[in-house]
Amino acid sequence: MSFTNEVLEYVRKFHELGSEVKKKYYSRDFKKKVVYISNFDLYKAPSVDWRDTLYLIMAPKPPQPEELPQVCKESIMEHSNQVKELGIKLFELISEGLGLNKNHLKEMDCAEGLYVIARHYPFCPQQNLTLGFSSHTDSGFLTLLLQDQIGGLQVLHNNHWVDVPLSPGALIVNLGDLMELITNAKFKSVYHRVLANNICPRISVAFFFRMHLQENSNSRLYGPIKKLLSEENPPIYREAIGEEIVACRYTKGLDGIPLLSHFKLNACPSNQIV
Ligand SMILES: O=C(O)CCC(=O)C(=O)O
Ligand SMILES: [Fe+2]
Repeated sequence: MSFTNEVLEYVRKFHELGSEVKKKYYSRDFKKKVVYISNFDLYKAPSVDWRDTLYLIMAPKPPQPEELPQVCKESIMEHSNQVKELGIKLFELISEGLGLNKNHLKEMDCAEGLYVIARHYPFCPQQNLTLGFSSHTDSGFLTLLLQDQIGGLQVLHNNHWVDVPLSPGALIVNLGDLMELITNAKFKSVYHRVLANNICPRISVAFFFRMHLQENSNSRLYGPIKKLLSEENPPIYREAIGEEIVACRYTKGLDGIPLLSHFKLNACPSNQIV
């Protein structure tokens, strides 16, 4: 079986387990390395998105094998290492694309943390009343996304929602808010959402790269990379510690206000997004 099918398969198997087995992982403590939850912003969102999520923090320090769900224990470590290698290659290429040294982004700890976020969008009887995942940008630097054959992922392009075509085995590359911040908006994070559907459950797996913030918290400052700035290209965003940027998403939820508007210089966080 291919890498992508294998990952989708054990994620599906996990979500199809009975709640008696899954409830052992229920938690709203995101410092844990293995967490099973519905919506991270359940108590803040105006309506509940129609999905369940298994979060695994696989780097820099993965969970002990006995902490991992039985269905993925055997292979998740190897798959995470493969994805990490691919992520590092992409960070090297992006660094070079920005005219920087190949290791620049890696040395900023952009690939230090790898979060595997395994989603299940159950059959939704009234799919016109909610979404699988409301409109949002990813808060990290880079996301590699794997989806099954059901569809429903859309990106916002020129103010229109456009379906992301299905391409079996493909990993979709998504740039996040931290990437936009450090590149001073040379690379933009993209709004995307997932429709709910009343035909069939859907599975996706997001491999999320960002600095790691647990235990000995990373208090490094992140702001536009100095080498990318000039008189014609002054900083758009202020510097902030990694923790402040990521915490902003968790404390505010998906409130329709662009996350980066909280870090804009000379601006107030007012631009509402669909
Ligand atoms: O399920 C999907 O296709 C998208 C998931 C997503 O946007 C995310 O995990 O941030
Ligand atoms: Fe996303």
